[in-house]
Amino acid sequence: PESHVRSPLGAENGVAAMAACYQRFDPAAYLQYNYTPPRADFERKDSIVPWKLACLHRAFTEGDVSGELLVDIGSGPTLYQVLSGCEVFNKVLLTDFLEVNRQELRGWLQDEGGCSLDWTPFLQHVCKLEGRRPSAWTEKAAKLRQVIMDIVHIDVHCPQPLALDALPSAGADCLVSCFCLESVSPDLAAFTRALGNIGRLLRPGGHLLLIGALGESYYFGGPGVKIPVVPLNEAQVCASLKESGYTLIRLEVYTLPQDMRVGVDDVSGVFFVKAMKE
Ligand SMILES: Nc1ncnc2c1ncn2[C@@H]1O[C@@H](CSCCNC[C@@H]2Cc3ccc([N+](=O)[O-])cc3CN2)[C@@H](O)[C@H]1O
Repeated sequence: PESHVRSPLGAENGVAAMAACYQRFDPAAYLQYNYTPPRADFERKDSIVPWKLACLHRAFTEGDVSGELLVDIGSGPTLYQVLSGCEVFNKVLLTDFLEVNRQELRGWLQDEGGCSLDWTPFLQHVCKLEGRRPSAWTEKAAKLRQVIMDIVHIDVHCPQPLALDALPSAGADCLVSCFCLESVSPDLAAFTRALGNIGRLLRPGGHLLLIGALGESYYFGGPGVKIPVVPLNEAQVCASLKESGYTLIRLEVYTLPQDMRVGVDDVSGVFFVKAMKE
């Protein structure tokens, strides 16, 4: 019967269904779920956000990453992913699929109190990682506001995820993407295709810094907004990177302690990948 035949439209239907889910995404709730204690607790060595910030700080400062333009793929309503990169690149492009998230980021950029989360502790923590006094967070905030050149729409399922005029022809020198691809892809094939799509934004020899969830099958993007996620394991992540034209430099894995499992998703671990576009 037809039900066994995966029509070519199958992929589009999965992506369309995913886009429909995202219409109910609630940035303020999402920030509350994932970017407040215990998951963002700077006093705890085993909290998730300090681990992510340490991975990004090391990746941006160990000497092989450089250039002009850093693009953050699927920024969501968060800024932590570019707090180290803003010291290395003089142009940062933030991107997201939803206007509500782009609006949230603009609210921070315009510094008129229009954003749902206070990023000060995140800025202070990264200053500490950089050996600066925590009070230098105001300089880091100013630096970030200075280098962010735009906040634009992106769709990682499009072969051309950004508008043509969003990037110089040479492409980006570095991409960072956190918890996006696996949360917007209906299955592993779509995840791998999306990796290839964003890879076309990156110059050969450029770096990809990818953070994502392991073993996650759903998360709440707001009260009652259950969003499906393609559950990944390390081997699948490595195979997808290889298949979409990247050379793996480093993979690090964080396993969630019990008290980091707070009911907002069924994540079992987090991966950090540093890779290079062939
Ligand atoms: N087609 C598309 N192209 C690009 N972006 C798109 C598209 N569709 C939606 N988007 C955009 O991508 C989205 C990014 S937020 C996705 C949330 N990821 C899962 C969530 C996050 C999270 C955070 C922290 C921790 N932890 O352990 O600390 C665990 C987890 C696991 N749960 C959202 O901004 C949407 O607006």
